[in-house]
Amino acid sequence: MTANTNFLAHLNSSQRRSVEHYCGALLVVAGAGSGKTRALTYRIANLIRTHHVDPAHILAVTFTNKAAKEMRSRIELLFAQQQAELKFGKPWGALDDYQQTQLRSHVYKTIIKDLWIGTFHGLFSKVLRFDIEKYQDEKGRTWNKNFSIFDDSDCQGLVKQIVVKQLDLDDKKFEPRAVRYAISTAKNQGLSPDEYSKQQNDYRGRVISDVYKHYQDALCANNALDFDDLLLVPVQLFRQNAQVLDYWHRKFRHILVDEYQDTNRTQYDLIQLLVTNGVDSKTFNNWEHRSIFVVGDADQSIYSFRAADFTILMNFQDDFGDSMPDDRTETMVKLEENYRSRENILAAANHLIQHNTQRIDKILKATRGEGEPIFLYKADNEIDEAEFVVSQIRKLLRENPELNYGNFAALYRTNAQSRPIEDAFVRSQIPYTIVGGLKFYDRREIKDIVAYLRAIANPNDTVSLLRVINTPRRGVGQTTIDNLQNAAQQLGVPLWEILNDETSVKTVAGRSSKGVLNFAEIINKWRSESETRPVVDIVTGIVEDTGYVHELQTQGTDEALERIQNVQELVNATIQFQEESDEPSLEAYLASAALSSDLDNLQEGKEAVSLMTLHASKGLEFPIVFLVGLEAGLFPSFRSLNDPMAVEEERRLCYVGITRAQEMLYLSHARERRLYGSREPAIRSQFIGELPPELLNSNLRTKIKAQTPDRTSPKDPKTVGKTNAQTTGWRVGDRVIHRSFGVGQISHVFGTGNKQSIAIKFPNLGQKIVDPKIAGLQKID
Ligand SMILES: Nc1ncnc2c1ncn2[C@@H]1O[C@H](COP(=O)(O)OP(=O)(O)OP(=O)(O)O)[C@@H](O)[C@H]1O
Ligand SMILES: [Mg+2]
Repeated sequence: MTANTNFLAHLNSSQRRSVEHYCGALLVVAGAGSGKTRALTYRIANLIRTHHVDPAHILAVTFTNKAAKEMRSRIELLFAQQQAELKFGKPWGALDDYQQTQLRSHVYKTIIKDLWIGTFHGLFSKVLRFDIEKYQDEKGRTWNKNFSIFDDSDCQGLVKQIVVKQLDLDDKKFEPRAVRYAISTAKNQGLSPDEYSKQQNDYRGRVISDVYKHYQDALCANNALDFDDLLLVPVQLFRQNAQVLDYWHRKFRHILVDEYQDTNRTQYDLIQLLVTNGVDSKTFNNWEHRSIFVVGDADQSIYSFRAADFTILMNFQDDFGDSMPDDRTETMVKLEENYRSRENILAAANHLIQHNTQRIDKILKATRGEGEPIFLYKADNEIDEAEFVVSQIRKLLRENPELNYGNFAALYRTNAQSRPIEDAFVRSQIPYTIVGGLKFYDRREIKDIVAYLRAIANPNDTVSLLRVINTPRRGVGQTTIDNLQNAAQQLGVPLWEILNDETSVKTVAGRSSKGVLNFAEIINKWRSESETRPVVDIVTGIVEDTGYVHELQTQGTDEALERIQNVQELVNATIQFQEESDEPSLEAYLASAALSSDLDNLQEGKEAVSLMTLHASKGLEFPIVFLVGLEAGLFPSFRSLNDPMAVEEERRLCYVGITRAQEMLYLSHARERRLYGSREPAIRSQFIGELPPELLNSNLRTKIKAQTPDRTSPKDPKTVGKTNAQTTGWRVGDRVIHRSFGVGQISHVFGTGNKQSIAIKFPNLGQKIVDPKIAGLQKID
């Protein structure tokens, strides 16, 4: 049993306890970098090896697809290492490449491919592929298992079409994004269109409820679901159908959830239903060969805007604890050592988070020595800040040959902040990758080809058919399309039924029928080919048959060339999918494309600096981290400034950012920044003032750019940057932040007391008179 001992030797005693725990409910709470994710990963391996749990009985939820992939690969390696001794009588390191690959592929086939590891959306869309046909919505409508997943922009397009075409309304008044948001909120509150409509008593509300009705009708008619449905439909299905729930309850005997602090109600419901088979958690007591294991850190809860609720984590023991058998009373393990960050970095993080009132204090001790101080840089503007990042990366690479670009990350509060950094990187030829934004699959050409694939998999997906019926152009004009749609509507059949019937097409489309028939022929051809051919063949076939790339080639512009490269990259993506997927069907590819989330663009194997928002950085770690844009109104964000609870969430976000760093951390802020097109003076974030000054080194500027004198005036770091919520005693010359207009300077004070109003000069908006009581005005010390 030497292998067993080695295996657990990678863990401290608390981690080991949580890994060895078998049945029942267990919560692991601990600060950043304390090895929660590691414990969860090892626990999966231990369930299989020590308790002989069938991998097919395990469900593990991660926050991103990338994290899921890493977890799978880690478990694969653990087992392959163990088998090295058994099969070859040698340690893993002594095997050649071929033997290692052979072992890994054996482990993959016998263990890994049966594990269900993924995000909530990924896992439950897979559940729906099995069982959606047993689901009925409140109107008794059904879906079949080839359903399409509509992403955000598909849904917005649908809403726009309903607003403009079906309801003949102004989409400026009923902005599709806002209407879609309202619908999503209603859905997540469990309100059907009818129930929502009953709650509306003004015109806008009634219109939105009307759009909601049409929206649901359209989803159903397209045999499609939106992202919200991927979680809501399984909850409803489990509640509707005891047999279905019982099946999944029996299948998933061991459930593990990472980043539990960012779970929302619906996700909680899914977990709760699966664990207890629909019984109340407090009375559920059938824990034999069954467990629920969650890990999290309430200080890292940063997704409240997506309805994440860290009280779910706080309530875990209360939920499941009472029902535990007497001999298994331990329901919580705390981890108190941090294995990631140097002591200085950890001390800064611990200090910062103590400014939050809504938290439970916990211990987090460094294990890796003091390290460098945290560097603080005051930049002239965002360009200077980006150049600073570049110059530091170059300097560190020069001085430390063991480092490469992949060891660096720059984190920011908003996506837009990446642009100046990207510019600087491009100028300096620093390779970088952006982790964030549905980038690749959001590009027009990719969406077009994917629409073809979706139409091939599911011809009832009218949205996809309409996207490409005339792309590339084949002489099918809007009038023809309208006529075809009208015909389908009047007959009450999906558009595809009309397109697929030569006579109907000839009658309705007249002179354009040639183009329409050609389109239908391509869809039909690849629909039958798709039964036997891999996805990559379908993609190249479509590109060929439609002349898609040919049309781009004739355009000959740089933009067209870029699009061609993107299409080529899609071919690469399908090849990769083919190689990596255990179920390489067209439907599975489409699901993975739809789900490839913003957080999954980190390129592996290539040395590049990672750029990402703080939200996207959760769970990751990098030797050197730049946290840029630490300015009031940017971070903490402007919207949070008047709401102490929102500032606490921003502070948690800052805690997440700081704790990504292993060796070195750089903080920066600019004196001035171009935001939304205009230059604004900037004040440094209150978060900098909340860090112990003795941990900070702000002498960098003189070292790096000795020619530019630092114009900062020395102030007490504890008070600098703190906003003052007091609203009395306004004086001419005071600098203030206004809720909507940003930073300005008081130029005049009218009246006194309650009747006081104030004139403020804003750099780009000119002078405005405001009532300080309703302007959410804050003075900046
Ligand atoms: N017992 C241990 N001994 C040595 N290194 C460890 C141990 N446990 C974890 N680590 C390492 O510490 C780092 C942080 O671990 P991990 O990512 O699991 O922490 P976490 O608690 O999940 O962090 P976060 O809260 O940021 O998600 C990783 O590099 C991991 O390999
Ligand atoms: Mg983690």
